[in-house]
Amino acid sequence: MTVGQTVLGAAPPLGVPLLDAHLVVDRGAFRLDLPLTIDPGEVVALLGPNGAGKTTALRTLAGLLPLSAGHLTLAGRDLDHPGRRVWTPTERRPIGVVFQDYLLFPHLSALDNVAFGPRRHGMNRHQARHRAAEWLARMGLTEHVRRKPRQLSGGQAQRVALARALAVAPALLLLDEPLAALDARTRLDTRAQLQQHLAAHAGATLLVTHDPLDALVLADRLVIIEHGHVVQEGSAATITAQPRTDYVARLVGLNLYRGRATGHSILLADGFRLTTGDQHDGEVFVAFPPSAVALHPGQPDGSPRNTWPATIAGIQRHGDNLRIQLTGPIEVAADVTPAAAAQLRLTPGQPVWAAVKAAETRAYPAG
Ligand SMILES: Nc1ncnc2c1ncn2[C@@H]1O[C@H](COP(=O)(O)OP(=O)(O)OP(=O)(O)O)[C@@H](O)[C@H]1O
Repeated sequence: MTVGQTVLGAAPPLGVPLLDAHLVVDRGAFRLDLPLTIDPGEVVALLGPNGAGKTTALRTLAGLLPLSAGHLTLAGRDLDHPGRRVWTPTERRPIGVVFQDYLLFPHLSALDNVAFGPRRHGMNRHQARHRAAEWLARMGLTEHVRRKPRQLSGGQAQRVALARALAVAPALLLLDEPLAALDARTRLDTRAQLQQHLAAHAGATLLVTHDPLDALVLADRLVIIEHGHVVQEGSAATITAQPRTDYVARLVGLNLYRGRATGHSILLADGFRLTTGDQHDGEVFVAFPPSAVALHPGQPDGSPRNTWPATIAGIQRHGDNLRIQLTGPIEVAADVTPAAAAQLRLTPGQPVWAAVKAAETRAYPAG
């Protein structure tokens, strides 16, 4: 086997997902119930708030936690299937894992860290070290093969961990917050390199992350879970355009409301009315970015606008702008430039008027 070749075992026929799983785990009051399929070469990002069940899903796939029900089939092989009393231990699963803190062996060199996986999968020492050297070269780490983990930078250690996971030519690569331990600058470079390595990986990849940017840059498809269940799934473009829960709206940085549409007018649950550019009838979501919200000292006039009196509840830095949290008939986030904030003398507790043009809002069916 050469570098880049993947152990797909009995690869599934064309059109059949490489990973075909229904992960069901009961942990006290919490239940994970996650159908999950991933095609060969596909990168899926699993996102969700704290406690949503991401780590639980990852642990079932890695063989660190058994399923309570459901099944886990990889490359046509049942790895965990309680109904059939099938369970495959971690070391016999064709899976590579990059943990958040990498979990490199501190006493082993980079080369031996990477050779560890192939050795465990039955390669002799010489072959395994040869394979490890090839992977480290691919990662641009040839000069560092003899270094111990503590002699590596964060970005280098991350690449050693990735080389170790990929060196076993896994049918499924699991990445647990792979960039979280890096500083912002290193994260940018490492994310770009990771993207290339994932594009070259013929197996399936599951990326567990809190970071929407990692998901948008690295993944072909996003699966978002809350309370152990899928709340939204699809391409980054679909999800960023049409969030369906408050968590997803915050993730993609939009204000989101639910209401009943009659033509261009939407009546929200608390009696507030928004006018939108889109026409619908029935239950809808309506979304707009914080940058679409303008703040004024008094009631603004002018064409198709939604305006309402609001109170400043909080002010935070947000990139080059300030993000203003407003309370009032609806809770809303508004982005303003520091110059505009100074001109308006914005301070917490201050009353202002908020305005959003109908054309800058998007409405879509909630069904
Ligand atoms: N060992 C355990 N025993 C019982 N319940 C657990 C155990 N570990 C986690 N849980 C519960 O399972 C649920 C899901 O936890 P999990 O760690 O999978 O979430 P997560 O999405 O990874 O969260 P985070 O982003 O905070 O890591 C939580 O409600 C948690 O309290």
